Amino acid sequence: MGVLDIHHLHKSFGGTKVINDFSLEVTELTLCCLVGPNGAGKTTTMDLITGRQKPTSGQIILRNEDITGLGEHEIARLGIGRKFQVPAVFRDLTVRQNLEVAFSREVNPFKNMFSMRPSGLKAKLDEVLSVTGLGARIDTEAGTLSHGETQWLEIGMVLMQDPAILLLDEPVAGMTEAEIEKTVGILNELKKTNTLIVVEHDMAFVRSIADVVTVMHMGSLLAQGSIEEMEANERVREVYLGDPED
Ligand SMILES: Nc1ncnc2c1ncn2[C@@H]1O[C@H](COP(=O)(O)OP(=O)(O)OP(=O)(O)O)[C@@H](O)[C@H]1O
Repeated sequence: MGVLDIHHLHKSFGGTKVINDFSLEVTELTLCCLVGPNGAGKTTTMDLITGRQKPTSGQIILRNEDITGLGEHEIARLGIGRKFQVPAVFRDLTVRQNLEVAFSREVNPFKNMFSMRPSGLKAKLDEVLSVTGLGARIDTEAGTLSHGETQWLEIGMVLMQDPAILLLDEPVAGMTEAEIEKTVGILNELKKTNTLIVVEHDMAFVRSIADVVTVMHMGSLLAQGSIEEMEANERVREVYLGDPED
């Protein structure tokens, strides 16, 4: 049994089947990259896992607990953390304040800032600053961070909540080569102690971080395995990778 087990998931919008009998098991301390052509159903799958959308049928199990159909906040509370592509940091707060706000999961950030510091905060803050490399930026207002730093802060904010599994939507979109390289380092460090699902189009990036690559096509699982296995798979090359030169 994995940290996350998806069984025979289906999702239709109106009469259109968008997710069609999709199953996936994500085992502890692995980084699973979810790839596939545009419209394959990757974002919808992430939305179903996080409760943003409700499945038409099927089951989603998080560490033995059936979370199918629960609300988004409840699922987040149970340990599914998600970083979206569009940053959602508090621009007027510093890096430290953003991380502190995320730690207590309180909806009102200002209530957190002036409340008693929960125990464990300092240790968690140090750990997250170390893995995201944001230590030198701790007192910087989030609104003045670079694009890459903002993305790392957001990953840090999700990590402050100690998720059982961390979901990342296209984490390197819009990043410079140097920022991508740093993100590769961050994720390779993170996967030693975390379980992750990453939706990504950049195959060079996928190659440098993935333990398992899951390929979706038309709402279904097309193939799953190592990056080498996926690159050698005829069907995957046909529907997604195209020329080996791509
Ligand atoms: N709310 C919705 N109502 C109707 N159709 C939708 C809705 N959300 C997604 N779809 C359709 O579901 C299909 C899968 O979309 P989804 O965004 O999950 O794909 P994706 O694999 O994430 O694609 P991309 O790589 O382009 O982000 C698409 O055909 C899309 O048009």
